[in-house]
Amino acid sequence: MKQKIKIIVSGGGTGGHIFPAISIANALKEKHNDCEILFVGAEGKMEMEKVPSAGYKIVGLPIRGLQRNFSKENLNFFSRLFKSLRRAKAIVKDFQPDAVVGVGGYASGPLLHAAAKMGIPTVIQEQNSYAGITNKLLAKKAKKICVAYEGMERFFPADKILLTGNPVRKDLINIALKKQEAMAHFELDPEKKTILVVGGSLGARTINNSMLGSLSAISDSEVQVIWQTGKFYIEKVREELKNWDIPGLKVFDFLGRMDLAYAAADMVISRAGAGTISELCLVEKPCILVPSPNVSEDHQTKNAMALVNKNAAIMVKDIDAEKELVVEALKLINDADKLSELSANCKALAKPDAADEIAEQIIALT
Ligand SMILES: CC(=O)N[C@H]1[C@@H](OP(=O)(O)OP(=O)(O)OC[C@H]2O[C@@H](n3ccc(=O)[nH]c3=O)[C@H](O)[C@@H]2O)O[C@H](CO)[C@@H](O)[C@@H]1O
Repeated sequence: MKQKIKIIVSGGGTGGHIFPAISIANALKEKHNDCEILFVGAEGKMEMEKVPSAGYKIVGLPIRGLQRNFSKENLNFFSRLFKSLRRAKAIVKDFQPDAVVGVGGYASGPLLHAAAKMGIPTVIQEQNSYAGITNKLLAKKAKKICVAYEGMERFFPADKILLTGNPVRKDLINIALKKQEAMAHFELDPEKKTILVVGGSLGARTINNSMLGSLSAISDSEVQVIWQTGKFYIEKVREELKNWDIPGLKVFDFLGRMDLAYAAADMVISRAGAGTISELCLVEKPCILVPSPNVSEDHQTKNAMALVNKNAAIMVKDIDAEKELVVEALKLINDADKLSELSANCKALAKPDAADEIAEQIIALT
């Protein structure tokens, strides 16, 4: 192991890629006194704001994804890709990293491709139970592939795979101790039951519509709700709520303190993003998962099924959510036996040391 090491962490696009990346960077810093880290993200994406606020330097590539439907943006896709490949090569040459980590999202592709071509060891962290095409291509040259689900040899060479779990933020450990602080933070009544509703880092239209369609049931119940709408939907939700007076319903576009949101909750309604699922297991919260149908290869259903098959979560399909979601949630929150059964089963799937294990693998390559 060298005395001073330099690592590039690349990827982003959504919280599901950014937060694991930050956890890996924090673990690298903890494990190696003299570790310089540079993030590489996609211009205009969430990482360009979240990474600096976590205290790390980031540079952006002009890369964008291909839109599934015909879109004018697709015309620029290849020119942006070539520019990004050139810039990735220049960044690697300039920074001279000892290893490069890709967490998925647009910037990982060009960066890992450039690094591998220059003989620098690369590591992939795949959060989902179903690998996308970019990671499958990058896997050929990667030294290690850190995964969160069993059975990933369907996508990657078996000898490179390590089942580490997804990196989760350290502040989610021991959240039971934060219950009182959480109730005060969200101005909630500690005597009442609380449901946390999250739609992934960007919010989820179906979950929001299901909530809006069930306001009278929520209002009639004794239940309190912390509801994260996502920034695209917050205005519409606030507008609709003007006609209602539900004091126990707290609405946010984004939750900066997920530790407190989980600590406050007796159960969670959520999309089935891989990072959220790993967190739910760690914080042992019973949940109803509504997988997004708008993601590649329907991977959120596969993420959700990994829990459902172990009786560690309930799933409501996106198409059924407006009719069934809140009904199911209000049933579950009053079923103490089912809540503790789900909680125990998801706890068994938690992998709290993922970030440390991944950091050790990266350091070992330097
Ligand atoms: C629409 C989409 O492409 N979703 C993908 C994206 O999900 P998405 O970005 O929603 O990611 P995840 O569910 O994996 O993680 C969300 C992260 O954001 C945090 N959070 C969320 C809401 C909030 O208000 N505050 C907050 O801090 C959560 O605590 C979690 O750490 O990446 C995941 C991981 O590759 C994939 O499995 C998802 O399919």
